[in-house]
Amino acid sequence: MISAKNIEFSYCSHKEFIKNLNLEIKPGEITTIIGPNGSGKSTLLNILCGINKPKSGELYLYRDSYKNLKYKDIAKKIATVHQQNAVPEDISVEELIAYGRIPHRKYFQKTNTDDKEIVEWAIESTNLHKYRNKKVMELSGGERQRVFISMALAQKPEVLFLDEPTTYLDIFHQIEILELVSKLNKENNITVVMVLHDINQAIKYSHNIVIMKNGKLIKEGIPEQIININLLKEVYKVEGIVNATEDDEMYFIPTKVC
Ligand SMILES: Nc1ncnc2c1ncn2[C@@H]1O[C@H](COP(=O)(O)OP(=O)(O)OP(=O)(O)O)[C@@H](O)[C@H]1O
Repeated sequence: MISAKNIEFSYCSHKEFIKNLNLEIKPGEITTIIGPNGSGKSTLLNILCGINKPKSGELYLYRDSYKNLKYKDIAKKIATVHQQNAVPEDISVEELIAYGRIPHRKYFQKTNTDDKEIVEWAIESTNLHKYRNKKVMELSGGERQRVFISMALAQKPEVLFLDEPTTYLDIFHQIEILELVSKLNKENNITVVMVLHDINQAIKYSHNIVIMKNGKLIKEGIPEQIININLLKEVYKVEGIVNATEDDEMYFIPTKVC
């Protein structure tokens, strides 16, 4: 669905940060990018969603090269929720979610019935009814994160990009967001690409994991097949235990740095 071929990317002209990166995002799957701080997770996410422009290589959305797609065409298929999202001070939850419809509207076109129905669907899917008239600025971090996901859903995207959607949230709200992501993937067949720090959450909620280190894609594949002690030691410099629950769910307990 999204293919990255021989991607090179740098923030400054004299030094490549990402070199020769190849990756295939499969439709209908949840792909999670993990890796240490500064390894290039957000950089890669922003390349894949079209924000960071590669210096060379090709990116395709299905068969279309990103180079041939207008910003609006990409925004009809791809929605992104960033780590930090700016919000106008007085905007209500419902008004912000309705912004998600903008890529689907023609210049000066007013909101139509379809737009209204989709905004209702986005509100319902994220369980935000009781907050719809509240100001976004007055919500807690977890509620606000759901509003941003809801706005992204109002874009009716095929692919949802989420950069560290659980950061700053307590464990209840982290799991709440990840279960919402999982539900959207299962029930609405939305392909998800996200960045997470928690290895166990990445294992549990992903079909596919991409591991970054120093701007390199170190390993990619099904969590249970690629995650092991040696790999985690090499990538994070942390020792620990990898085990499985009675239901055969893999988990990692870190023990010490090495
Ligand atoms: N806009 C930018 N301009 C210049 N350098 C940047 C920019 N954004 C990121 N970098 C650098 O690129 C490298 C990778 O950053 P990136 O944010 O992709 O890492 P990350 O793995 O997402 O990190 P973290 O886990 O800390 O969020 C870092 O060295 C960072 O300083």
